[in-house]
Amino acid sequence: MVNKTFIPEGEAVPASQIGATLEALAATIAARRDADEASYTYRLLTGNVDDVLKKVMEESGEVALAAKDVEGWATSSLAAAVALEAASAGAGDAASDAEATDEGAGAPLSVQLPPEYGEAVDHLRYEAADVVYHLLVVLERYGITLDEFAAELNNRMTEGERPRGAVRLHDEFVRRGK
Ligand SMILES: N=c1c2ncn([C@@H]3O[C@H](COP(=O)(O)OP(=O)(O)OP(=O)(O)O)[C@@H](O)[C@H]3O)c2ncn1[C@@H]1O[C@H](COP(=O)(O)O)[C@@H](O)[C@H]1O
Repeated sequence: MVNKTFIPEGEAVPASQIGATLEALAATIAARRDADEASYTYRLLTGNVDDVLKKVMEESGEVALAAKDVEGWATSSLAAAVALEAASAGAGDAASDAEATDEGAGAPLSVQLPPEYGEAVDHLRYEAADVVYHLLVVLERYGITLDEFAAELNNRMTEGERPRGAVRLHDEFVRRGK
C-alpha cells in the first residue's frame, strides 16, 4: 500500500494526528466569528443557516458520488480481468480439446486497477474533508464543542472500545430531544 502521508522533518508529532487536526480546525473556525465578510467561514457562521446546511448536504452527496466512482473503477477493472481470464481459458480449451484439466482452476484473478481508481479514492478523501469542515462549522454555530461531540461518540462505545479517560455525556444529556 502506498503511504500517501508524511510528517515534515524536525516537527514534533502530536499524540493524535486527527485529534490535533480537528482541534486546530475547530479553533480556527471558532476564531472566524470575529473575522469579516472576506472569510468564507465567517459568512457560513453568521449568514443564513440554510447556506451551511445546504453545503453539508451537498458535500455529503459528493462523498456518496465519489465513493460510487471508486466502485465504478473497481467493478470495470474486475469485469476486464474476468473477460481476459475467460478469453485465455477459451484459447487454452481450443489448444487442448482432447484433455480436460483442472490446472489453474481457483487461481486468484489478477485485477489491474487503473490510475483513475487511485484518483477516485483521492477525490473521495477530498470530499470527506469538505463534509467534516462544513460539519464543524455547523457544530460551532450551535455551540457544540469538540469535547461534547467526542462525548456523544464515546457514549455509543462499549467499555472495551472507549479510550481510557474518554469524556462522556451526563445521563440527562443522552439522547435528549429524541
Ligand atoms: N477546511 C476548510 C475548507 N474546506 C472546504 N472549504 C471551502 O468550502 C468550499 C467548498 O465549495 P465547493 O462546493 O465549491 O467545493 P470545492 O471543494 O471547490 O469543489 P467540489 O466539492 O464541488 O468538488 C470552498 O470554498 C472551500 O474553500 C474550506 N474553507 C476553509 N477551511 C478552513 O477554514 C480556514 C478559514 O477559512 P476562511 O474562512 O476562508 O478564512 C481555512 O484556513 C481552512 O483551514
